[in-house]
Amino acid sequence: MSTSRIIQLAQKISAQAAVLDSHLQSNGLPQPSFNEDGPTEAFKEGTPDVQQAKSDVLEAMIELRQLIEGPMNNLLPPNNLSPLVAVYRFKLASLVPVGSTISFRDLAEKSGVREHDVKRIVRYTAVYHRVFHEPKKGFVAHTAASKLLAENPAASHLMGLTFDECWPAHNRAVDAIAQGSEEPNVSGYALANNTSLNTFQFFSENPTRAERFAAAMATTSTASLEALSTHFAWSELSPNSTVVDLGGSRGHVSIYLAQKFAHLRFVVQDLPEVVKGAADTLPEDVQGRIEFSAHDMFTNQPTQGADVYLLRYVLHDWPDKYCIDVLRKLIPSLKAGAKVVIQDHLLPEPGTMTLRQEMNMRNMDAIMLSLFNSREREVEEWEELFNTADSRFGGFTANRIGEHGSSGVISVEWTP
Ligand SMILES: C[S@@+](CC[C@H](N)C(=O)[O-])C[C@H]1O[C@@H](n2cnc3c(N)ncnc32)[C@H](O)[C@@H]1O
Repeated sequence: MSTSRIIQLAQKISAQAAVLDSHLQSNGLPQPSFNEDGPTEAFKEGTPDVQQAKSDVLEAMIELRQLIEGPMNNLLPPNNLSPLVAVYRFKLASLVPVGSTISFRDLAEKSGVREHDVKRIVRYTAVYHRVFHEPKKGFVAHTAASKLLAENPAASHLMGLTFDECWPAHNRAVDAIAQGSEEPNVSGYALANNTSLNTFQFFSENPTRAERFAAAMATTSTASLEALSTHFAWSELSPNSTVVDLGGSRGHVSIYLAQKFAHLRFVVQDLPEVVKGAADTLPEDVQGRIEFSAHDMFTNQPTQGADVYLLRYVLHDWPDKYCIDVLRKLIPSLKAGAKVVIQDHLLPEPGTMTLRQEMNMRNMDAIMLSLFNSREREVEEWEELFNTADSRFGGFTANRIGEHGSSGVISVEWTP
């Protein structure tokens, strides 16, 4: 009798969990645990086979669960996350003492939330999310997750981004799709915020929300900087070459590259409120090689004759016709041989990545839809953007980062 799929999956989970366990035991590392003092990332360190084992266990668990629960559960996933939002909104985690307990009554008094609401929120998040537990009836203590929220600001930035910015936009994304518009101000985000502005214009008028958005983004976007530095031949550019970093925010990408490639100069361009004061925060070793310029990329490029125009995670925020406009606004300033370099997501062909990698990519694409009415693109779609913008963008190359890379570095050369 052949082994059934559910047994295959269970065997994979068992075998790969053993790899994880042996990694922890042989390195004297703590076991994963929901306890308050449990590790926040039990398998952070680890050889590629440990990372593979972690990925295999998680993927097999997803499939096994979906098979065993059956298709109705795929149609109706558990979707009431409001108790978790309440934990974030009323800062309940910061009111629970580390290493001790607090009664429902005191937690209610400190948070201003009715006692019976506090009780139901805590008891819901305890079972659904392992956020809080009740070691003694009526008393609340931390788990690893609630303590992480209490102590690590990045956790609350990411929850804020998810609950206050993304979810309301997801809720209205279908209404935006129904309008069939190619405009960035017809998005779930615009509908949810009752505005006719596009998301970046909305942020310009709401600096507190813009700051929180930027803080959450900063926790997610550093990983691929190293890849940008190795997937384009920066070292082959001649001394004093100029790189224009469009939508470069407050310069973190240019600072990283300037520190690695001391022969290059950078102009960081972004919206006025974004670049304001950024020059004052430059590290000493790059001062004099990085300048900031307030520039709207939908107007003609002011820096003439640069060697590279870089757009890192910028164009995925915009619908096609806006991307084409950005590329065309570069043309009057381009010298022959200038490069346009893009680092951005590259959507995979279905089934060519692992399940979780592909889930992440589809999730990112769905977020782009909700927030910006924009999209992630496949390699061919990136090429098509350049071809439509101008046939003189030549020598299109796209290098995926890593074997199953979810992002890539694309470059073209201006060939007038
Ligand atoms: C997703 S962030 C990418 C930031 C940075 N390039 C990175 O890789 O982390 C997109 C950036 O585009 C900027 N942006 C949006 N609209 C712009 C415009 N019209 N002109 C210039 N920059 C703009 C935003 O302010 C933001 O800094």
